[in-house]
Amino acid sequence: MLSITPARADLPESSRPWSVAWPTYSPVDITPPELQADALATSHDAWIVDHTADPTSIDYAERQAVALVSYEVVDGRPRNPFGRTGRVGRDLGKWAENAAADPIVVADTSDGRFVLLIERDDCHQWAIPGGMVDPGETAPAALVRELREETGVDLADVEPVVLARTYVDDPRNTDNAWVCSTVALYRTSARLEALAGDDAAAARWLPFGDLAELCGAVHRAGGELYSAHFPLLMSAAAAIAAD
Ligand SMILES: O=P(O)(O)OC[C@H]1O[C@@H](O)[C@H](O)[C@@H]1O
Repeated sequence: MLSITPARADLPESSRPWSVAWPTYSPVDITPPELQADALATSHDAWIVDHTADPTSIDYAERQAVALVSYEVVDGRPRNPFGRTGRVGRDLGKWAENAAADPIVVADTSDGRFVLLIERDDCHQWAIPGGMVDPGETAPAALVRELREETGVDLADVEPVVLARTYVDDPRNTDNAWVCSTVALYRTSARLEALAGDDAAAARWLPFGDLAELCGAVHRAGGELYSAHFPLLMSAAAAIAAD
Protein backbone atom coordinates (compact mmCIF):
# COMPACT_ATOMS: atom_id res chain seq x y z
CA MET A 1 0.00 0.00 0.00
CA LEU A 2 1.50 3.30 -1.07
CA SER A 3 1.18 5.96 1.62
CA ILE A 4 1.90 9.55 0.64
CA THR A 5 4.96 9.96 2.85
CA PRO A 6 6.41 6.74 4.22
CA ALA A 7 8.73 7.32 7.20
CA ARG A 8 12.40 7.80 6.54
CA ALA A 9 15.56 8.70 8.43
CA ASP A 10 16.66 12.34 8.41
CA LEU A 11 18.64 12.76 5.25
CA PRO A 12 20.75 15.90 4.79
CA GLU A 13 21.24 16.45 1.04
CA SER A 14 25.02 16.50 1.56
CA SER A 15 24.91 12.95 2.98
CA ARG A 16 22.85 11.49 0.16
CA PRO A 17 25.79 10.35 -2.06
CA TRP A 18 27.12 6.87 -1.30
CA SER A 19 30.65 8.30 -1.59
CA VAL A 20 30.07 10.27 1.64
CA ALA A 21 30.92 8.16 4.71
CA TRP A 22 28.10 8.05 7.26
CA PRO A 23 28.84 5.45 9.95
CA THR A 24 25.71 6.27 12.00
CA TYR A 25 23.26 6.19 9.07
CA SER A 26 20.19 4.29 10.28
CA PRO A 27 17.53 4.12 7.54
CA VAL A 28 13.94 3.16 8.34
CA ASP A 29 12.74 -0.24 7.08
CA ILE A 30 9.50 0.35 5.12
CA THR A 31 8.84 -3.28 4.15
CA PRO A 32 5.06 -3.87 4.41
CA PRO A 33 3.70 -7.11 5.95
CA GLU A 34 3.03 -8.71 2.54
CA LEU A 35 6.73 -8.48 1.63
CA GLN A 36 8.11 -9.82 4.92
CA ALA A 37 9.96 -13.15 4.63
CA ASP A 38 7.18 -15.32 6.10
CA ALA A 39 4.48 -13.82 3.84
CA LEU A 40 6.67 -14.09 0.73
CA ALA A 41 7.05 -17.83 1.17
CA THR A 42 3.34 -18.45 0.54
CA SER A 43 2.30 -15.43 -1.51
CA HIS A 44 0.92 -15.79 -5.04
CA ASP A 45 0.51 -12.07 -5.76
CA ALA A 46 1.53 -11.55 -9.39
CA TRP A 47 3.18 -8.16 -8.75
CA ILE A 48 5.70 -9.77 -6.38
CA VAL A 49 8.58 -10.87 -8.61
CA ASP A 50 11.25 -11.49 -5.97
CA HIS A 51 10.07 -13.97 -3.38
CA THR A 52 13.00 -13.28 -1.11
CA ALA A 53 13.40 -10.79 1.70
CA ASP A 54 17.19 -11.03 1.34
CA PRO A 55 18.54 -8.65 -1.33
CA THR A 56 21.96 -10.34 -1.25
CA SER A 57 20.53 -13.66 -2.50
CA ILE A 58 20.05 -12.41 -6.08
CA ASP A 59 22.54 -12.36 -8.96
CA TYR A 60 22.00 -8.86 -10.38
CA ALA A 61 24.23 -9.14 -13.49
CA GLU A 62 21.35 -9.78 -15.92
CA ARG A 63 19.26 -6.99 -14.39
CA GLN A 64 22.15 -4.54 -14.51
CA ALA A 65 22.66 -5.30 -18.21
CA VAL A 66 19.13 -4.12 -19.09
CA ALA A 67 18.65 -1.43 -16.43
CA LEU A 68 17.21 1.91 -17.57
CA VAL A 69 19.58 3.68 -15.15
CA SER A 70 22.85 1.96 -14.25
CA TYR A 71 23.60 1.09 -10.65
CA GLU A 72 26.21 -0.62 -8.50
CA VAL A 73 25.98 -3.72 -6.37
CA VAL A 74 28.06 -3.48 -3.20
CA ASP A 75 28.47 -6.44 -0.84
CA GLY A 76 25.66 -8.19 -2.74
CA ARG A 77 23.22 -5.30 -2.27
CA PRO A 78 22.00 -3.16 -5.19
CA ARG A 79 22.54 0.53 -4.46
CA ASN A 80 19.99 3.17 -5.38
CA PRO A 81 21.62 5.12 -8.25
CA PHE A 82 20.52 8.42 -6.71
CA GLY A 83 22.15 7.73 -3.36
CA ARG A 84 20.72 7.16 0.08
CA THR A 85 16.98 7.46 0.56
CA GLY A 86 16.72 7.17 4.37
CA ARG A 87 14.77 3.96 3.79
CA VAL A 88 15.67 0.29 3.46
CA GLY A 89 13.69 -2.87 2.84
CA ARG A 90 11.31 -3.15 -0.09
CA ASP A 91 7.81 -1.93 -0.92
CA LEU A 92 8.06 -2.85 -4.62
CA GLY A 93 7.89 -6.13 -6.57
CA LYS A 94 11.64 -6.47 -7.08
CA TRP A 95 14.95 -5.66 -5.48
CA ALA A 96 17.00 -3.09 -7.44
CA GLU A 97 15.34 -1.41 -10.43
CA ASN A 98 11.57 -1.78 -10.92
CA ALA A 99 10.88 -0.78 -14.51
CA ALA A 100 7.71 1.24 -15.05
CA ALA A 101 6.05 2.74 -18.14
CA ASP A 102 4.38 6.16 -18.03
CA PRO A 103 2.18 7.23 -20.98
CA ILE A 104 1.52 10.98 -20.98
CA VAL A 105 -1.47 11.65 -23.24
CA VAL A 106 -2.02 15.26 -24.28
CA ALA A 107 -5.04 16.42 -26.27
CA ASP A 108 -5.03 19.69 -28.21
CA THR A 109 -8.63 20.77 -28.71
CA SER A 110 -10.47 23.97 -29.57
CA ASP A 111 -11.09 24.30 -25.79
CA GLY A 112 -7.41 24.18 -24.98
CA ARG A 113 -4.75 21.64 -24.10
CA PHE A 114 -5.51 18.77 -21.69
CA VAL A 115 -3.59 15.88 -20.13
CA LEU A 116 -5.12 12.55 -19.13
CA LEU A 117 -4.46 11.70 -15.47
CA ILE A 118 -5.78 9.09 -13.04
CA GLU A 119 -6.50 9.24 -9.34
CA ARG A 120 -4.40 6.46 -7.79
CA ASP A 121 -6.58 4.26 -5.59
CA ASP A 122 -3.82 3.83 -2.96
CA CYS A 123 -2.70 7.38 -2.08
CA HIS A 124 -5.54 9.18 -3.95
CA GLN A 125 -3.16 11.56 -5.68
CA TRP A 126 -3.47 12.42 -9.37
CA ALA A 127 -0.85 10.71 -11.52
CA ILE A 128 0.12 9.67 -15.03
CA PRO A 129 -1.72 6.41 -15.90
CA GLY A 130 1.47 4.36 -15.69
CA GLY A 131 2.46 1.11 -14.09
CA MET A 132 5.12 -1.55 -13.83
CA VAL A 133 6.42 -3.43 -16.88
CA ASP A 134 5.39 -7.07 -16.45
CA PRO A 135 8.05 -9.82 -16.55
CA GLY A 136 8.83 -10.59 -20.21
CA GLU A 137 6.95 -7.52 -21.45
CA THR A 138 8.54 -4.66 -23.43
CA ALA A 139 8.23 -1.03 -22.32
CA PRO A 140 6.26 -0.04 -25.48
CA ALA A 141 3.76 -2.84 -24.79
CA ALA A 142 3.48 -1.80 -21.13
CA LEU A 143 2.76 1.82 -22.12
CA VAL A 144 -0.20 0.71 -24.24
CA ARG A 145 -1.46 -1.87 -21.72
CA GLU A 146 -1.28 0.42 -18.67
CA LEU A 147 -3.06 3.23 -20.50
CA ARG A 148 -5.81 0.86 -21.64
CA GLU A 149 -6.21 -0.79 -18.22
CA GLU A 150 -6.30 2.43 -16.20
CA THR A 151 -8.26 4.71 -18.55
CA GLY A 152 -9.85 2.54 -21.23
CA VAL A 153 -8.05 4.63 -23.86
CA ASP A 154 -6.43 2.49 -26.56
CA LEU A 155 -3.54 4.15 -28.40
CA ALA A 156 -1.94 0.95 -29.69
CA ASP A 157 -1.89 2.42 -33.21
CA VAL A 158 -0.27 5.72 -32.21
CA GLU A 159 3.51 6.05 -32.19
CA PRO A 160 4.55 7.93 -29.03
CA VAL A 161 7.66 10.04 -28.57
CA VAL A 162 9.87 8.59 -25.82
CA LEU A 163 10.75 11.53 -23.58
CA ALA A 164 13.00 9.81 -21.07
CA ARG A 165 14.20 6.59 -19.51
CA THR A 166 14.66 7.93 -16.04
CA TYR A 167 14.67 7.46 -12.26
CA VAL A 168 11.30 8.25 -10.64
CA ASP A 169 11.32 9.76 -7.14
CA ASP A 170 8.64 7.32 -5.99
CA PRO A 171 7.78 7.35 -2.25
CA ARG A 172 8.30 3.56 -2.19
CA ASN A 173 11.96 3.87 -3.22
CA THR A 174 14.53 2.58 -0.75
CA ASP A 175 18.30 2.22 -0.77
CA ASN A 176 17.95 -1.22 -2.40
CA ALA A 177 14.72 -1.08 -4.48
CA TRP A 178 13.53 1.78 -6.67
CA VAL A 179 11.48 2.79 -9.73
CA CYS A 180 12.79 3.87 -13.14
CA SER A 181 10.46 4.54 -16.04
CA THR A 182 10.11 4.80 -19.79
CA VAL A 183 8.16 8.03 -20.21
CA ALA A 184 6.38 8.56 -23.52
CA LEU A 185 4.27 11.38 -24.97
CA TYR A 186 1.13 10.70 -27.02
CA ARG A 187 -0.64 13.59 -28.80
CA THR A 188 -4.28 13.51 -29.79
CA SER A 189 -6.73 16.08 -31.15
CA ALA A 190 -9.64 15.10 -28.90
CA ARG A 191 -10.34 14.21 -25.29
CA LEU A 192 -10.98 10.53 -25.89
CA GLU A 193 -13.52 8.93 -23.59
CA ALA A 194 -11.76 7.83 -20.41
CA LEU A 195 -13.11 5.26 -17.95
CA ALA A 196 -11.15 4.42 -14.80
CA GLY A 197 -10.10 0.80 -14.35
CA ASP A 198 -7.58 -1.43 -12.56
CA ASP A 199 -5.87 0.57 -9.79
CA ALA A 200 -7.31 3.93 -10.91
CA ALA A 201 -10.14 5.36 -8.81
CA ALA A 202 -10.91 7.98 -11.48
CA ALA A 203 -9.62 9.10 -14.88
CA ARG A 204 -9.93 12.68 -16.04
CA TRP A 205 -8.68 15.15 -18.65
CA LEU A 206 -7.19 18.16 -16.86
CA PRO A 207 -6.08 21.52 -18.32
CA PHE A 208 -2.41 21.43 -19.26
CA GLY A 209 -1.50 24.88 -20.57
CA ASP A 210 1.47 24.49 -18.22
CA LEU A 211 2.28 22.69 -14.99
CA ALA A 212 1.04 25.58 -12.82
CA GLU A 213 -2.37 25.46 -14.52
CA LEU A 214 -2.50 21.70 -14.02
CA CYS A 215 -1.61 21.98 -10.29
CA GLY A 216 -4.27 24.68 -9.88
CA ALA A 217 -6.94 22.53 -11.51
CA VAL A 218 -6.02 19.52 -9.36
CA HIS A 219 -6.13 21.61 -6.18
CA ARG A 220 -9.46 23.19 -7.12
CA ALA A 221 -10.84 19.66 -7.50
CA GLY A 222 -9.69 19.01 -3.92
CA GLY A 223 -6.81 16.78 -4.96
CA GLU A 224 -3.06 16.69 -5.09
CA LEU A 225 -0.64 15.88 -7.89
CA TYR A 226 1.64 12.85 -7.36
CA SER A 227 4.87 14.73 -6.81
CA ALA A 228 7.09 11.99 -8.30
CA HIS A 229 5.45 12.79 -11.65
CA PHE A 230 6.22 16.52 -11.62
CA PRO A 231 9.50 16.17 -13.56
CA LEU A 232 7.86 13.77 -16.04
CA LEU A 233 5.02 16.18 -16.76
CA MET A 234 7.51 19.03 -17.02
CA SER A 235 9.47 17.12 -19.65
CA ALA A 236 6.22 16.66 -21.62
CA ALA A 237 5.44 20.38 -21.38
CA ALA A 238 8.97 21.21 -22.55
CA ALA A 239 8.77 18.80 -25.49
CA ILE A 240 5.44 20.29 -26.57
CA ALA A 241 6.78 23.85 -26.26
CA ALA A 242 9.79 22.93 -28.41
CA ASP A 243 7.63 21.25 -31.06
O1 LIG B 1 1.11 2.23 -10.32
P1 LIG B 1 2.11 1.25 -9.72
O2 LIG B 1 2.13 -0.02 -10.49
O3 LIG B 1 1.91 1.08 -8.25
O4 LIG B 1 3.55 1.89 -9.87
C1 LIG B 1 4.01 2.41 -11.08
C2 LIG B 1 3.85 3.90 -11.10
O5 LIG B 1 4.54 4.45 -9.97
C3 LIG B 1 5.44 5.45 -10.40
O6 LIG B 1 6.60 5.41 -9.66
C4 LIG B 1 5.72 5.16 -11.85
O7 LIG B 1 6.09 6.36 -12.49
C5 LIG B 1 4.43 4.58 -12.33
O8 LIG B 1 3.54 5.61 -12.72
